[in-house]
Amino acid sequence: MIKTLYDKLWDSHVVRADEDGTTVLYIDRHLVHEVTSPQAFDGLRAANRKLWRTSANLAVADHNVPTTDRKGGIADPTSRLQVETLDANAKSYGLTYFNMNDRRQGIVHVIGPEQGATLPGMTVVCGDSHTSTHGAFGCLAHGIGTSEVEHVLATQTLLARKSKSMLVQVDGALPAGVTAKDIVLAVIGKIGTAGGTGYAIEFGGSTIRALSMEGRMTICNMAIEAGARAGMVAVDDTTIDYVKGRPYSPAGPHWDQAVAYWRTLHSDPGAQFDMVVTLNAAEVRPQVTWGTSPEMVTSVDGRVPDPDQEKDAVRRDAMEKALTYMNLKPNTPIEDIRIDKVFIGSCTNSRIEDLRAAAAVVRGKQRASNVRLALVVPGSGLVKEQAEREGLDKIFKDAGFEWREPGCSMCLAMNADRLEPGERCASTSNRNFEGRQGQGGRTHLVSPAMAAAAGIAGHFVDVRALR
Ligand SMILES: CC(C)[C@H](C(=O)O)[C@@H](O)C(=O)O
Ligand code: SF4
Repeated sequence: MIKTLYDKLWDSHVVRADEDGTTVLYIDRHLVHEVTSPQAFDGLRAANRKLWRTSANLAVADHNVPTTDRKGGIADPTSRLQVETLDANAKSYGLTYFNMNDRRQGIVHVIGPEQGATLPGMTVVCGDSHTSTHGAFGCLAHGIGTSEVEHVLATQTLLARKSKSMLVQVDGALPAGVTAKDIVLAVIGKIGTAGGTGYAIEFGGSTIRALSMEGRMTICNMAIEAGARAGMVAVDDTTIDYVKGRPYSPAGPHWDQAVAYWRTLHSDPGAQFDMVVTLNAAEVRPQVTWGTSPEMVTSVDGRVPDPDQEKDAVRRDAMEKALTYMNLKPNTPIEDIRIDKVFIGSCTNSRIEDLRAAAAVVRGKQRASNVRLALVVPGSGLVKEQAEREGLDKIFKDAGFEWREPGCSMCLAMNADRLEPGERCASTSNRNFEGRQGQGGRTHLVSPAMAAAAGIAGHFVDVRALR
Protein backbone atom coordinates (compact mmCIF):
# COMPACT_ATOMS: atom_id res chain seq x y z
CA MET A 1 0.00 0.00 0.00
CA ILE A 2 1.26 3.46 -0.91
CA LYS A 3 1.67 5.54 2.24
CA THR A 4 2.72 9.01 3.29
CA LEU A 5 5.39 9.40 5.95
CA TYR A 6 2.59 10.43 8.32
CA ASP A 7 0.65 7.22 7.54
CA LYS A 8 3.74 5.13 8.29
CA LEU A 9 4.44 6.86 11.60
CA TRP A 10 0.81 6.69 12.62
CA ASP A 11 0.21 3.07 11.63
CA SER A 12 3.29 1.80 13.43
CA HIS A 13 2.10 3.28 16.74
CA VAL A 14 -1.57 2.29 16.83
CA VAL A 15 -2.32 0.24 19.94
CA ARG A 16 -6.02 0.20 19.27
CA ALA A 17 -8.31 2.04 16.85
CA ASP A 18 -12.05 2.40 17.30
CA GLU A 19 -14.53 2.62 14.43
CA ASP A 20 -15.02 6.35 14.98
CA GLY A 21 -11.30 7.00 14.51
CA THR A 22 -10.43 7.38 18.18
CA THR A 23 -7.03 5.79 18.51
CA VAL A 24 -4.73 4.82 21.33
CA LEU A 25 -1.24 5.70 20.11
CA TYR A 26 1.94 4.41 21.70
CA ILE A 27 4.34 7.18 22.68
CA ASP A 28 8.05 6.49 22.39
CA ARG A 29 9.46 9.66 23.89
CA HIS A 30 7.99 12.04 26.42
CA LEU A 31 9.80 15.30 27.02
CA VAL A 32 8.94 17.20 30.19
CA HIS A 33 9.48 20.81 31.26
CA GLU A 34 8.58 22.75 34.37
CA VAL A 35 5.60 24.73 33.06
CA THR A 36 3.15 22.02 32.02
CA SER A 37 4.14 19.13 34.29
CA PRO A 38 3.33 20.11 37.92
CA GLN A 39 -0.40 19.28 37.81
CA ALA A 40 0.31 16.10 35.88
CA PHE A 41 2.59 14.84 38.65
CA ASP A 42 0.05 15.99 41.25
CA GLY A 43 -2.58 13.92 39.45
CA LEU A 44 -0.37 10.84 39.45
CA ARG A 45 0.34 11.26 43.13
CA ALA A 46 -3.33 11.74 43.99
CA ALA A 47 -4.26 8.54 42.12
CA ASN A 48 -1.23 6.72 43.48
CA ARG A 49 -0.12 5.82 39.95
CA LYS A 50 3.41 5.09 38.81
CA LEU A 51 5.18 5.89 35.55
CA TRP A 52 4.53 3.31 32.84
CA ARG A 53 8.06 3.50 31.42
CA THR A 54 10.40 5.80 33.30
CA SER A 55 13.16 5.63 30.68
CA ALA A 56 10.86 7.09 27.99
CA ASN A 57 10.88 10.43 29.81
CA LEU A 58 13.45 13.18 29.68
CA ALA A 59 12.95 16.31 31.77
CA VAL A 60 14.59 19.72 31.68
CA ALA A 61 14.02 23.18 33.15
CA ASP A 62 13.98 25.84 30.44
CA HIS A 63 11.20 28.44 30.48
CA ASN A 64 11.81 29.94 33.91
CA VAL A 65 15.57 29.70 34.27
CA PRO A 66 17.69 32.84 34.51
CA THR A 67 20.13 33.40 31.65
CA THR A 68 22.61 35.30 33.80
CA ASP A 69 24.73 33.82 36.57
CA ARG A 70 22.79 30.98 38.19
CA LYS A 71 24.77 30.73 41.39
CA GLY A 72 22.26 32.90 43.24
CA GLY A 73 19.34 30.69 42.20
CA ILE A 74 16.10 32.11 40.79
CA ALA A 75 15.00 35.47 42.19
CA ASP A 76 11.35 35.43 41.09
CA PRO A 77 9.30 33.29 43.52
CA THR A 78 6.88 31.91 40.89
CA SER A 79 9.68 30.89 38.55
CA ARG A 80 11.63 29.40 41.42
CA LEU A 81 8.65 27.37 42.57
CA GLN A 82 8.05 25.91 39.09
CA VAL A 83 11.67 24.86 38.70
CA GLU A 84 11.94 23.49 42.23
CA THR A 85 8.74 21.52 41.69
CA LEU A 86 10.25 19.85 38.63
CA ASP A 87 13.46 19.20 40.60
CA ALA A 88 11.38 17.41 43.23
CA ASN A 89 9.15 15.49 40.79
CA ALA A 90 12.08 14.33 38.70
CA LYS A 91 13.73 13.06 41.87
CA SER A 92 10.74 11.28 43.33
CA TYR A 93 9.76 9.64 40.01
CA GLY A 94 13.33 8.83 39.00
CA LEU A 95 13.27 10.75 35.68
CA THR A 96 16.35 11.53 33.69
CA TYR A 97 16.61 15.24 34.40
CA PHE A 98 18.89 18.02 33.26
CA ASN A 99 18.56 20.55 36.06
CA MET A 100 19.40 24.22 35.74
CA ASN A 101 23.07 23.63 36.53
CA ASP A 102 23.61 20.59 34.31
CA ARG A 103 25.86 21.37 31.33
CA ARG A 104 23.37 19.55 29.08
CA GLN A 105 20.48 21.79 30.18
CA GLY A 106 18.75 23.86 27.53
CA ILE A 107 15.48 24.39 25.70
CA VAL A 108 13.59 21.10 25.60
CA HIS A 109 13.34 21.17 21.79
CA VAL A 110 17.07 21.73 21.45
CA ILE A 111 18.26 19.12 23.93
CA GLY A 112 16.01 16.26 22.73
CA PRO A 113 17.62 16.03 19.29
CA GLU A 114 21.04 16.96 20.63
CA GLN A 115 21.00 14.00 23.01
CA GLY A 116 19.61 11.55 20.46
CA ALA A 117 16.50 11.32 22.65
CA THR A 118 14.59 12.27 19.52
CA LEU A 119 15.10 9.60 16.89
CA PRO A 120 13.57 8.91 13.47
CA GLY A 121 10.37 6.88 13.54
CA MET A 122 9.41 7.85 17.06
CA THR A 123 6.26 9.38 18.42
CA VAL A 124 7.46 12.32 20.50
CA VAL A 125 5.23 14.39 22.74
CA CYS A 126 5.74 17.16 25.27
CA GLY A 127 3.43 19.58 27.04
CA ASP A 128 4.59 22.27 24.67
CA SER A 129 3.27 23.40 21.31
CA HIS A 130 6.69 23.62 19.67
CA THR A 131 7.19 19.88 19.99
CA SER A 132 6.52 19.95 16.24
CA THR A 133 10.26 20.76 16.01
CA HIS A 134 11.19 17.10 16.46
CA GLY A 135 9.32 16.12 13.30
CA ALA A 136 12.45 17.24 11.44
CA PHE A 137 13.80 13.78 12.25
CA GLY A 138 11.02 11.87 10.54
CA CYS A 139 9.07 11.62 13.81
CA LEU A 140 5.45 12.11 14.63
CA ALA A 141 5.90 14.90 17.17
CA HIS A 142 3.39 17.30 18.62
CA GLY A 143 2.41 19.20 21.73
CA ILE A 144 -0.05 17.92 24.33
CA GLY A 145 -1.99 19.47 27.20
CA THR A 146 -1.29 18.98 30.89
CA SER A 147 -3.98 16.30 31.36
CA GLU A 148 -2.43 14.42 28.45
CA VAL A 149 0.99 14.78 30.08
CA GLU A 150 -0.43 12.90 33.05
CA HIS A 151 -1.96 10.28 30.73
CA VAL A 152 1.35 9.72 28.94
CA LEU A 153 3.27 9.50 32.22
CA ALA A 154 0.84 6.89 33.50
CA THR A 155 0.22 4.84 30.35
CA GLN A 156 2.85 5.76 27.72
CA THR A 157 -0.07 6.22 25.31
CA LEU A 158 -2.22 9.03 24.05
CA LEU A 159 -5.79 9.19 22.79
CA ALA A 160 -5.58 10.70 19.35
CA ARG A 161 -7.34 11.17 16.04
CA LYS A 162 -5.55 11.20 12.76
CA SER A 163 -5.21 14.55 11.03
CA LYS A 164 -5.45 15.23 7.32
CA SER A 165 -2.14 15.36 5.45
CA MET A 166 -0.56 18.35 3.77
CA LEU A 167 2.59 18.46 1.69
CA VAL A 168 4.49 21.73 1.62
CA GLN A 169 6.81 21.29 -1.32
CA VAL A 170 9.71 23.76 -1.52
CA ASP A 171 11.97 23.49 -4.55
CA GLY A 172 15.02 25.30 -5.85
CA ALA A 173 18.23 26.73 -4.45
CA LEU A 174 17.91 29.21 -1.59
CA PRO A 175 19.27 32.65 -2.53
CA ALA A 176 22.25 33.86 -0.46
CA GLY A 177 21.07 35.47 2.78
CA VAL A 178 17.78 33.54 2.76
CA THR A 179 17.37 30.86 5.43
CA ALA A 180 15.05 28.17 6.73
CA LYS A 181 13.40 30.81 8.93
CA ASP A 182 12.53 32.86 5.87
CA ILE A 183 11.06 29.80 4.15
CA VAL A 184 8.77 28.97 7.04
CA LEU A 185 7.70 32.60 7.54
CA ALA A 186 6.95 32.77 3.80
CA VAL A 187 4.89 29.57 4.05
CA ILE A 188 2.92 31.02 6.97
CA GLY A 189 2.49 34.28 5.04
CA LYS A 190 1.07 32.24 2.18
CA ILE A 191 -1.27 29.80 3.96
CA GLY A 192 -1.98 31.84 7.11
CA THR A 193 -1.86 30.81 10.76
CA ALA A 194 -4.99 28.70 10.26
CA GLY A 195 -3.84 27.24 6.93
CA GLY A 196 -2.53 24.07 8.54
CA THR A 197 -5.34 23.60 11.07
CA GLY A 198 -6.42 19.95 11.06
CA TYR A 199 -3.40 18.84 9.05
CA ALA A 200 -0.08 17.19 9.72
CA ILE A 201 2.40 18.89 7.40
CA GLU A 202 5.24 17.13 5.61
CA PHE A 203 7.87 19.53 4.30
CA GLY A 204 9.51 18.18 1.16
CA GLY A 205 11.21 19.20 -2.05
CA SER A 206 14.79 19.89 -3.06
CA THR A 207 15.15 22.95 -0.82
CA ILE A 208 14.20 21.01 2.29
CA ARG A 209 16.43 18.09 1.25
CA ALA A 210 19.36 20.52 1.00
CA LEU A 211 18.79 21.94 4.50
CA SER A 212 20.81 20.90 7.54
CA MET A 213 18.99 19.33 10.49
CA GLU A 214 19.13 22.73 12.19
CA GLY A 215 17.29 24.30 9.27
CA ARG A 216 14.72 21.51 9.16
CA MET A 217 14.09 21.93 12.89
CA THR A 218 13.52 25.67 12.39
CA ILE A 219 10.88 24.87 9.78
CA CYS A 220 9.10 22.12 11.72
CA ASN A 221 9.25 24.29 14.86
CA MET A 222 6.94 26.80 13.22
CA ALA A 223 4.49 24.26 11.75
CA ILE A 224 2.39 25.01 14.81
CA GLU A 225 2.36 28.71 13.87
CA ALA A 226 0.85 27.62 10.55
CA GLY A 227 -1.89 25.88 12.56
CA ALA A 228 -0.57 22.31 12.17
CA ARG A 229 0.17 20.44 15.37
CA ALA A 230 2.84 18.35 13.64
CA GLY A 231 5.41 19.09 10.95
CA MET A 232 7.76 16.48 9.56
CA VAL A 233 10.58 15.85 7.12
CA ALA A 234 11.55 12.50 5.59
CA VAL A 235 14.66 10.70 6.79
CA ASP A 236 17.79 10.88 4.61
CA ASP A 237 21.57 10.83 5.04
CA THR A 238 21.48 14.27 6.69
CA THR A 239 19.17 12.89 9.39
CA ILE A 240 21.18 9.75 9.95
CA ASP A 241 24.52 11.59 10.06
CA TYR A 242 23.13 13.96 12.70
CA VAL A 243 21.78 11.18 14.90
CA LYS A 244 24.90 9.00 14.80
CA GLY A 245 26.91 8.80 18.02
CA ARG A 246 24.55 10.85 20.20
CA PRO A 247 24.22 9.76 23.85
CA TYR A 248 20.77 8.13 23.46
CA SER A 249 21.19 6.93 19.85
CA PRO A 250 21.39 3.21 19.24
CA ALA A 251 24.86 1.77 18.79
CA GLY A 252 26.47 -1.48 17.63
CA PRO A 253 24.18 -3.93 15.81
CA HIS A 254 21.14 -1.92 16.90
CA TRP A 255 22.43 1.00 14.88
CA ASP A 256 22.39 -0.92 11.59
CA GLN A 257 18.93 -2.31 12.30
CA ALA A 258 17.66 1.14 13.16
CA VAL A 259 19.16 2.73 10.04
CA ALA A 260 17.58 0.05 7.83
CA TYR A 261 14.19 0.91 9.30
CA TRP A 262 14.74 4.66 9.29
CA ARG A 263 15.48 4.56 5.57
CA THR A 264 11.86 3.53 4.98
CA LEU A 265 10.60 6.72 6.63
CA HIS A 266 9.56 8.82 3.65
CA SER A 267 6.35 9.20 1.69
CA ASP A 268 6.12 6.56 -1.03
CA PRO A 269 6.23 7.77 -4.64
CA GLY A 270 2.68 8.57 -5.67
CA ALA A 271 1.45 9.02 -2.09
CA GLN A 272 -1.66 11.20 -1.94
CA PHE A 273 -1.96 14.25 0.31
CA ASP A 274 -5.21 16.00 1.21
CA MET A 275 -3.58 19.27 0.27
CA VAL A 276 -0.38 20.34 -1.49
CA VAL A 277 1.22 23.78 -1.22
CA THR A 278 4.23 24.69 -3.36
CA LEU A 279 6.85 27.36 -2.88
CA ASN A 280 9.69 28.39 -5.17
CA ALA A 281 12.74 28.99 -2.96
CA ALA A 282 14.29 31.32 -5.55
CA GLU A 283 11.45 33.78 -4.89
CA VAL A 284 11.84 33.86 -1.11
CA ARG A 285 13.42 37.02 0.31
CA PRO A 286 14.44 37.71 3.93
CA GLN A 287 11.20 37.97 5.90
CA VAL A 288 10.17 40.41 8.65
CA THR A 289 6.85 40.30 10.51
CA TRP A 290 5.13 43.67 10.91
CA GLY A 291 2.13 42.64 13.05
CA THR A 292 0.99 40.59 15.99
CA SER A 293 0.61 37.21 14.29
CA PRO A 294 3.28 35.28 12.37
CA GLU A 295 1.16 35.51 9.19
CA MET A 296 1.53 39.30 9.26
CA VAL A 297 4.80 39.10 7.40
CA THR A 298 6.47 40.66 4.40
CA SER A 299 9.95 40.79 2.92
CA VAL A 300 12.62 43.19 4.12
CA ASP A 301 12.45 45.16 0.87
CA GLY A 302 8.69 45.60 1.33
CA ARG A 303 6.57 48.07 3.26
CA VAL A 304 4.17 47.96 6.17
CA PRO A 305 0.82 47.20 4.50
CA ASP A 306 -1.97 49.72 4.20
CA PRO A 307 -5.28 48.56 5.72
CA ASP A 308 -7.08 50.87 3.27
CA GLN A 309 -5.99 48.53 0.49
CA GLU A 310 -7.51 45.50 2.23
CA LYS A 311 -10.99 44.64 0.94
CA ASP A 312 -11.86 42.04 3.59
CA ALA A 313 -13.30 43.89 6.59
CA VAL A 314 -12.19 41.33 9.17
CA ARG A 315 -8.64 41.37 7.90
CA ARG A 316 -8.64 45.15 7.70
CA ASP A 317 -9.67 45.42 11.35
CA ALA A 318 -6.99 42.96 12.40
CA MET A 319 -4.37 44.91 10.44
CA GLU A 320 -5.42 48.21 11.97
CA LYS A 321 -5.37 46.78 15.46
CA ALA A 322 -1.94 45.23 14.86
CA LEU A 323 -0.49 48.43 13.44
CA THR A 324 -1.76 50.41 16.42
CA TYR A 325 -0.20 47.94 18.85
CA MET A 326 3.03 47.87 16.85
CA ASN A 327 3.00 51.69 16.49
CA LEU A 328 3.63 51.46 12.77
CA LYS A 329 2.33 53.66 9.97
CA PRO A 330 1.02 52.10 6.76
CA ASN A 331 3.46 52.10 3.82
CA THR A 332 6.56 52.59 5.99
CA PRO A 333 9.51 50.83 4.34
CA ILE A 334 10.48 47.86 6.55
CA GLU A 335 14.09 49.05 6.46
CA ASP A 336 13.04 52.33 8.13
CA ILE A 337 11.77 50.53 11.26
CA ARG A 338 14.16 51.25 14.12
CA ILE A 339 14.55 48.74 16.94
CA ASP A 340 15.40 48.93 20.65
CA LYS A 341 16.43 45.36 21.38
CA VAL A 342 17.65 42.20 19.67
CA PHE A 343 16.94 38.65 20.76
CA ILE A 344 18.88 35.82 19.16
CA GLY A 345 17.65 32.57 20.69
CA SER A 346 14.57 30.34 21.23
CA CYS A 347 13.82 26.80 20.08
CA THR A 348 13.42 28.20 16.56
CA ASN A 349 16.90 29.65 16.15
CA SER A 350 19.40 28.99 18.95
CA ARG A 351 21.39 26.12 17.51
CA ILE A 352 25.04 26.32 16.50
CA GLU A 353 24.30 27.11 12.86
CA ASP A 354 22.04 30.00 13.91
CA LEU A 355 24.73 31.44 16.16
CA ARG A 356 27.33 31.08 13.42
CA ALA A 357 25.09 32.95 10.97
CA ALA A 358 24.52 35.79 13.44
CA ALA A 359 28.20 35.97 14.41
CA ALA A 360 29.23 36.19 10.76
CA VAL A 361 27.15 39.37 10.45
CA VAL A 362 28.36 41.12 13.63
CA ARG A 363 32.04 40.18 13.39
CA GLY A 364 34.20 43.30 13.74
CA LYS A 365 31.18 45.62 13.97
CA GLN A 366 29.41 47.46 16.80
CA ARG A 367 25.87 47.40 18.12
CA ALA A 368 23.99 50.55 17.07
CA SER A 369 23.68 53.20 19.78
CA ASN A 370 19.85 53.07 19.73
CA VAL A 371 19.90 49.34 20.43
CA ARG A 372 19.77 49.12 24.24
CA LEU A 373 20.29 45.41 24.52
CA ALA A 374 21.22 42.60 22.15
CA LEU A 375 20.90 39.16 23.74
CA VAL A 376 22.42 36.00 22.37
CA VAL A 377 21.03 32.96 24.19
CA PRO A 378 22.32 29.55 23.08
CA GLY A 379 19.70 26.79 23.01
CA SER A 380 21.64 24.49 25.31
CA GLY A 381 24.75 24.26 27.43
CA LEU A 382 26.35 22.10 24.76
CA VAL A 383 25.54 24.61 22.01
CA LYS A 384 27.10 27.25 24.25
CA GLU A 385 30.26 25.22 24.74
CA GLN A 386 30.55 24.54 21.01
CA ALA A 387 30.06 28.23 20.20
CA GLU A 388 32.72 29.17 22.73
CA ARG A 389 35.15 26.66 21.20
CA GLU A 390 34.59 28.45 17.90
CA GLY A 391 35.12 31.88 19.49
CA LEU A 392 31.58 33.06 18.68
CA ASP A 393 31.04 34.37 22.23
CA LYS A 394 33.97 36.72 21.78
CA ILE A 395 32.68 37.98 18.44
CA PHE A 396 29.32 38.79 20.02
CA LYS A 397 30.78 40.39 23.14
CA ASP A 398 33.22 42.50 21.11
CA ALA A 399 30.26 43.79 19.11
CA GLY A 400 28.39 44.79 22.29
CA PHE A 401 26.02 41.79 22.31
CA GLU A 402 25.39 39.91 25.58
CA TRP A 403 26.30 36.23 25.78
CA ARG A 404 23.94 34.36 28.10
CA GLU A 405 23.16 31.01 29.69
CA PRO A 406 20.74 28.66 27.83
CA GLY A 407 16.96 28.78 28.18
CA CYS A 408 13.79 30.18 26.63
CA SER A 409 14.82 33.66 27.76
CA MET A 410 13.16 36.55 25.95
CA CYS A 411 11.12 34.29 23.67
CA LEU A 412 8.39 34.68 26.25
CA ALA A 413 8.38 36.77 29.37
CA MET A 414 8.48 33.96 31.96
CA ASN A 415 11.91 34.86 33.28
CA ALA A 416 13.94 38.01 33.88
CA ASP A 417 14.54 38.72 30.16
CA ARG A 418 11.81 40.85 28.66
CA LEU A 419 10.85 43.90 26.65
CA GLU A 420 9.67 47.00 28.47
CA PRO A 421 6.37 48.54 27.37
CA GLY A 422 6.73 50.11 23.92
CA GLU A 423 10.10 48.54 23.16
CA ARG A 424 10.62 47.09 19.70
CA CYS A 425 12.63 43.92 19.18
CA ALA A 426 14.18 42.08 16.25
CA SER A 427 13.68 38.52 17.45
CA THR A 428 14.59 35.10 16.09
CA SER A 429 11.74 33.47 18.04
CA ASN A 430 8.42 32.19 16.67
CA ARG A 431 5.60 34.25 18.17
CA ASN A 432 4.94 37.96 17.86
CA PHE A 433 1.68 38.04 19.84
CA GLU A 434 0.79 41.09 21.92
CA GLY A 435 2.83 41.07 25.12
CA ARG A 436 4.67 37.88 24.18
CA GLN A 437 8.12 39.26 25.04
CA GLY A 438 6.85 41.50 27.84
CA GLN A 439 3.78 43.63 28.37
CA GLY A 440 3.50 46.27 25.65
CA GLY A 441 6.57 44.88 23.87
CA ARG A 442 6.66 44.81 20.06
CA THR A 443 8.15 41.80 18.33
CA HIS A 444 9.37 41.44 14.75
CA LEU A 445 10.22 37.86 13.80
CA VAL A 446 13.31 37.44 11.62
CA SER A 447 16.18 35.06 10.90
CA PRO A 448 19.36 35.11 13.00
CA ALA A 449 21.34 36.96 10.32
CA MET A 450 18.55 39.55 9.99
CA ALA A 451 18.37 40.05 13.77
CA ALA A 452 22.13 40.46 13.99
CA ALA A 453 22.16 42.94 11.10
CA ALA A 454 19.38 44.98 12.71
CA GLY A 455 21.41 45.08 15.92
CA ILE A 456 24.33 46.61 14.04
CA ALA A 457 22.35 49.05 11.90
CA GLY A 458 19.74 49.98 14.53
CA HIS A 459 16.95 49.25 12.02
CA PHE A 460 16.06 46.39 9.68
CA VAL A 461 18.45 45.91 6.79
CA ASP A 462 18.48 43.49 3.92
CA VAL A 463 21.20 40.95 4.72
CA ARG A 464 21.52 40.24 1.01
CA ALA A 465 23.03 43.71 0.61
CA LEU A 466 25.73 42.95 3.21
CA ARG A 467 27.35 40.34 1.01
C1 LIG B 1 4.80 27.27 28.19
C2 LIG B 1 4.40 26.41 27.03
C3 LIG B 1 3.15 25.68 27.40
C4 LIG B 1 4.27 27.19 25.74
C5 LIG B 1 3.91 26.31 24.53
O1 LIG B 1 3.16 25.37 24.61
O2 LIG B 1 4.37 26.55 23.46
C6 LIG B 1 5.54 27.95 25.44
O3 LIG B 1 6.63 27.12 25.24
C7 LIG B 1 5.35 28.86 24.26
O4 LIG B 1 6.20 28.89 23.38
O5 LIG B 1 4.37 29.60 24.25
S1 SF4 C 1 11.94 28.88 23.34
FE1 SF4 C 1 9.98 29.94 23.23
S2 SF4 C 1 8.76 28.79 21.82
FE2 SF4 C 1 10.44 27.49 22.44
S3 SF4 C 1 9.66 26.30 24.14
FE3 SF4 C 1 10.66 28.10 25.00
S4 SF4 C 1 9.02 29.62 25.21
FE4 SF4 C 1 8.23 28.02 23.85
